Amino acid sequence: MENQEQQRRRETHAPERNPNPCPLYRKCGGCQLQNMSYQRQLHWKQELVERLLGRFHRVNPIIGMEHPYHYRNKVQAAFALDRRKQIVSGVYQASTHRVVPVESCMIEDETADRIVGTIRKLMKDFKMEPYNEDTGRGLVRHVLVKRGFVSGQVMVVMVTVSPILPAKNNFVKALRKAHPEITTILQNVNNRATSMVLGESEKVLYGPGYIEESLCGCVFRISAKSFYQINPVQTEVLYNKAIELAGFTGKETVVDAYCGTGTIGLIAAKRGAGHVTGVELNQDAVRDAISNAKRNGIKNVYFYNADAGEFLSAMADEGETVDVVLMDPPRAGSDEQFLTSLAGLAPKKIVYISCNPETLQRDLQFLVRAGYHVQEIQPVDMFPHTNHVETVVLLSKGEIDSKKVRVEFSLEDMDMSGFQKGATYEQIKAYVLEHTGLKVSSLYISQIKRKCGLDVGQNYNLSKKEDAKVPQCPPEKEAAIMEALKHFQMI
Ligand SMILES: C[S@@+](CC[C@H](N)C(=O)[O-])C[C@H]1O[C@@H](n2cnc3c(N)ncnc32)[C@H](O)[C@@H]1O
Repeated sequence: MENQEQQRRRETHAPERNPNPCPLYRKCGGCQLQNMSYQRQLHWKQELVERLLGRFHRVNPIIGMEHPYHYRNKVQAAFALDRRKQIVSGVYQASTHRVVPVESCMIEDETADRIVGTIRKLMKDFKMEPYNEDTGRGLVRHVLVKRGFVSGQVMVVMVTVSPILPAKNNFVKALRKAHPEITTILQNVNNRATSMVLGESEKVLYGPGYIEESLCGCVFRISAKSFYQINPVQTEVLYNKAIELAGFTGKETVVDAYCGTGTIGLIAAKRGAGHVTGVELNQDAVRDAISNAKRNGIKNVYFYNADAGEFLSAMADEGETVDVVLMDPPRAGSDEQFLTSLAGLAPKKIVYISCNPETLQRDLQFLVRAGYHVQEIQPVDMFPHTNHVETVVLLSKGEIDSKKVRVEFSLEDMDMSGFQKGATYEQIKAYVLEHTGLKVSSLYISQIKRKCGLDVGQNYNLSKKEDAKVPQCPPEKEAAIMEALKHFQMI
């Protein structure tokens, strides 16, 4: 087998240029590395991860794709009228409202691209105009297509600015006739001035309103709004690696933080984790996660709709113990409350999956200072031709005991600029204790911060039973916390 040095040598001598780059590469801006050969791209990503994370541990050779094309299972098309008043569909040119017309894309699913092409023609037949953000005229903002690569199921979402879709039954009929592979069609209404594709309200026009897909031996429900990894082939590679790193023996209590539709947690629950608790902010994704658990007959798992930081903080306050934390935060990485509580909970292992090595570097620095050792770093190329790279990292607890970490762990010499402004939860607790003798929990602090309009995330809901109440901060503690917030000039 090729070792790291041999791979490095091969990639260093790999052809620099892609002989057949996408003709839209410069205009579209989606595939920043299209001008490089694929081997060269992998080398570029390896170097990036080594530069950012190499000081924590040796970085394993990146796992690339055998066929790095048409891997995107989700396609979002924007619509506009060109100079000849013809409907075009494609992507927005970076930082503009100009749509770059795309007939077929080298990384998008080909079936999805064909469906978008058909919709473009049907829009003309059904007199549906593309929405123009500058004039406020028109109807169709976007079309979103999701396809299950294994199941073959296809979802189409028509995103419109108004709830009225003319001749919708005939439109749905015509679309299904052209593409019998479509299993569900929805209309999503987005009438806000926003760069977000989907709006709040949603109507099912055909089928169940979701698709199902198989991954690592489990079946997952995917709804229009919930997050699902966009490269199913590499997702299997990534998750298999994450489960291998966690090294479950059948007894571990596990938290799957930022769990989305529950994918990693459910696979873990099926592959040797003793009990899994998933936590996720997006309500739709949690709903999907719960039905995914039922669909797969997995019983050793609970899902909660909550901010992951607040949830972990409350777990730490309640003295709960956790053996392994699997975490997969968004690009911004984790936040200070989450990491502080994670250090306090002191799981034996942390498996951190990240799509942004820069925020990963910041968060690893935090965890290393809290007494964790980085044991393995594995980059996986989930997004060929783009400058994004996914990385999975195993951290384990060193010799330092968790109580000591809680007392000695100082944030003062760290660059905290990536985290929230103002005092940390620990600083607020210490201030309140010193000035009033009262002990306050992170939960109470977050309640008062929210009352004062400070940023703490949303959707706090830690109850294990549906009707259980979240404890509310008593007035004397509220006054003490307010005093601390004033002292730290946060209000
Ligand atoms: C990179 S995705 C990972 C999802 C899931 N692990 C998967 O692979 O499908 C990040 C997820 O974190 C969720 N999220 C973002 N901020 C959060 C927060 N403060 N607390 C909990 N979940 C959050 C997002 O809704 C999204 O589902």
